[in-house]
Amino acid sequence: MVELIIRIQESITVFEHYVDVVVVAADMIWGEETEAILSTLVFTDEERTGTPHGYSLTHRVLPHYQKWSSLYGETFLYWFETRPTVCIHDVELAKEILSNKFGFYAKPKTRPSLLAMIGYGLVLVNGLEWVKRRRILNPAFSMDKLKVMINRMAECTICMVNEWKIEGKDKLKTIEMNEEFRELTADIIAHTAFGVGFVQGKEAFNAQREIQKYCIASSVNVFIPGTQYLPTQSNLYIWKLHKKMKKALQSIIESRLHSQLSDSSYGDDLLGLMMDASKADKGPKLEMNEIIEECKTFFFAGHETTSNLLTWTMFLLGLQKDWQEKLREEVLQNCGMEIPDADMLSKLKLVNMVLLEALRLYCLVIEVQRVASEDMKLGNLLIPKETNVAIPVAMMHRSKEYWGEDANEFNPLRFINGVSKAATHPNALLAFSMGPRNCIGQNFAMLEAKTVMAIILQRFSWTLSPDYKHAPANHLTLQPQYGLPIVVKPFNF
Ligand code: HEM
Repeated sequence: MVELIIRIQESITVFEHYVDVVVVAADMIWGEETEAILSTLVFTDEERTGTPHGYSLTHRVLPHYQKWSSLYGETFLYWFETRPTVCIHDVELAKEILSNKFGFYAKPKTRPSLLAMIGYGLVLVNGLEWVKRRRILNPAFSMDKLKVMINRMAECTICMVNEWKIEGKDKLKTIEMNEEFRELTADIIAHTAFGVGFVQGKEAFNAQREIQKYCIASSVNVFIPGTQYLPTQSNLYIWKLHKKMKKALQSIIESRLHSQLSDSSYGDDLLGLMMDASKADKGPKLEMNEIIEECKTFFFAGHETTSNLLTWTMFLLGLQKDWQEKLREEVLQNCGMEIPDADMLSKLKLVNMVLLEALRLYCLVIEVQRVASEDMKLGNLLIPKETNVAIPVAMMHRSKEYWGEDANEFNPLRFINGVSKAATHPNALLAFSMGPRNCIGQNFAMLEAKTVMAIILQRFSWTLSPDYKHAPANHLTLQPQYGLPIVVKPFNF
């Protein structure tokens, strides 16, 4: 306790120092100058033909952390809005935070616009509410269930690649892959989790996408609590979109209500499990409004991340032609031209290594945040209750301390002996986070990414288009700011 008081006093005495930091933050995050600098941080032609991923990602997506860690060391404290935030760069400390089983490091509060988009679902709920929902939803992601979904994932992918067919053997076609993958992964999650196609889910996806754009644009503004209730032009717009999304989701749920199976269950996909839980007499129960919130969560989390994993993988293989060739050989050896099944996918070791390397270099969730719900001791730090802790995963994934001198290079072979042996710390890869609140959809995402990559590798070779501009941007997940134009060349199929 005494130590804690001393610590708080220390905090107060160095408050002026923090104010300095906030000023740096204001300049670094919100300044027009920063905007101008960021917009010019696109790699030049020469750099693009070299190894753009060799350039630090941090200076584009976490420029303020880069600056502060060079000024104040790897662990530092800053204020964001009214809340103090400690930035933790050490994997062992990150593990301690993320593995806490008692909920002492909870999910922090979210801005209302983000809440409207992603829903108050599994990603954001805390405490017993989270325990209840995770228990209900876990069975939808068992390996047995996921294996059955591979066929559906493959069907959606084949529909997509059939559109890429070009008359004439040597013809080339340019495709904007980021948008293409966004539609594909939306189609896959709509089918596998909700039993509807992209077309039925489209209303909800489109409304969600519009709210996402607003969230990205407004994330640099300081949020004043209470303003979310004012009928401002932007609030009216968000409310309208939110209503539209809710209506679309309700209609998906209602059509399932009319299609109860003979065993009086609603099916064993994600939506079916949630609806069964809504009429459960015993065990955890879900209310209809909770189901709607979970639908929003899974519509978003279930496709946005995987589409960007596929995008960055295509990008890396577009640059590393030797790896593209090695992967194609592996796929043809294990799957031939057949639609891959679970057994075949499990043999695609090189594909798996490349996906892991893509997740490391272009980590999609660039930062994980928690808030201490009690006074906590963390290593030799004392974290007062209500303090945020930020884990800058994108920065840690490029740390030479954990990944060696080639931390900024593309080297999938580092994963040859598995994830835990790839770095100096077994938990250095935090792409799916870790501990009780790790990503529930990670096996789904990896199976989906392998299926899609296998089908593309069987049928096409590709290079980056000369129009590609290398500008990774954090739009809730890491994506190429100007898309990913790829030039594809079909094999005869
Ligand atoms: C490459 C793809 C994906 C990546 C990189 C990814 C990453 C993550 C990360 C880092 C977290 C933890 C966030 C935190 O601790 O604050 C998370 C949580 C979560 N993810 Fe994913 N995810 C991916 C795919 C998916 C898919 C396909 C789904 C659903 C089908 C999904 C659903 C969720 C949910 C519901 C949570 C919250 C889990 C909980 O708190 O219990 N994710 N994801």
